[in-house]
Amino acid sequence: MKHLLTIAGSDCSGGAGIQADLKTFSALGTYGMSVITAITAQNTQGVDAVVEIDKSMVQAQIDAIFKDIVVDAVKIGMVSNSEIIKQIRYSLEMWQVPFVVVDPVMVSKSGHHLLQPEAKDALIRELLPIATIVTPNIPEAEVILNRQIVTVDDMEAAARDIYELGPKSILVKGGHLEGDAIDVFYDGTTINRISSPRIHKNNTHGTGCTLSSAIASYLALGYDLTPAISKSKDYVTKAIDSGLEIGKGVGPLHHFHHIFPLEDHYNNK
Ligand SMILES: Nc1ncnc2c1ncn2[C@@H]1O[C@H](COP(=O)(O)OP(=O)(O)O)[C@@H](O)[C@H]1O
Ligand SMILES: Cc1ncc(COP(=O)(O)OP(=O)(O)O)c(N)n1
Repeated sequence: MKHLLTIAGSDCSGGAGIQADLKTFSALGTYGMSVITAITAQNTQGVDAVVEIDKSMVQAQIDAIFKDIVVDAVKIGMVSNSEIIKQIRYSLEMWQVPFVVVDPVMVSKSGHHLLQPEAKDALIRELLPIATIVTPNIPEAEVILNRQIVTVDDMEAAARDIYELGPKSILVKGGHLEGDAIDVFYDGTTINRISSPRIHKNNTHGTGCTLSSAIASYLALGYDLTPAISKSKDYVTKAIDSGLEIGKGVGPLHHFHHIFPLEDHYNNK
C-alpha cells in the first residue's frame, strides 16, 4: 500500500481541497493523509469564508506524519500565504519525499482568492523548484507569467516558460478553454498534448484537485509521468461524466472506486 499526503485547504462541502484529494487517493487504492493549511467555508455555489492555519501548526502536522510514517508522494494544493509556503518548503527539504505534485491553487472557480496575492512570488520561488510536476490551470499560468493565454499554442509556450522557473515538469490544464479538454505536458525535452472530449455537465468543482491527487497516486504506484498523467485524466473525465447532482451550483466529481480495479495497478507496474 502506497502512502499519499495532501498539504492543502479543507472544503467543507467535499468537492475540492483536502476532501477531493483523500477521495481520489482512496479510489486509486492508496492510503491518504492530510496536512490542513486553511479551513474554507464553501459549497457548490462559492466560498463564504477562509481561516488560515498558523505555520507552526502546519509544521507540527507535517512532522507528526513524517516522524512515524513513510510518505511515497505529496500533493500540495491551497497554501494561502507566504509564511505557510516557506514552512512547507523547509519541512519537505528536511523530510524528503520521492514525488511532489504542486497544484498552484490561486482562485476558486467561483472567483474567491485562495492564495493571498502577496504570496505569488513565494509560491514560484519556494515550491516550483521542488516540484516533480506543477499543474497550473490557464488563469494560474497567466498569473505566474504575467501574460494572457488564449490558444493551445499559447499553452505550449507557457509550459516552456514555466519550466524555466524550476519544476522537473509541467502540465498546463486546458479546462478553461473551449472545445476538447486539452492539457499540455512539458518535461524539458518534449511537448505533449493530452486531449479528452469536453463533457458538458455542471459538476466540475474540484477537477484540478482531483487531477493532481491522481497524478501523485500514480507516481507513487510506480507509473512514469506520461502514463500517470493519461490515467489521471481518464479518471477525472469519468468522474465528471458520471454527472453527480449535488448542490445548487457547480457540483463535485464522483470518485468511483470501481472504475479502476486495484489489480490494474499491480499488474501494470
Ligand atoms: N468539462 C470538462 N470536460 C472534460 N475535462 C475537463 C472539463 N473541465 C476540466 N477538465 C479537465 O480537468 C482537469 C482539470 O482542469 P481545470 O478544470 O483546467 O483545472 P482547475 O480545476 O484547476 O481549474 C484537466 O485535465 C482538464 O482538461
Ligand atoms: C480548499 C480548496 N482548495 C482548492 C480549491 C480549488 O479547487 P479546483 O480543483 O481548482 O476546483 P475549482 O475551484 O476550480 O472548482 C478550492 N475550491 N478549495
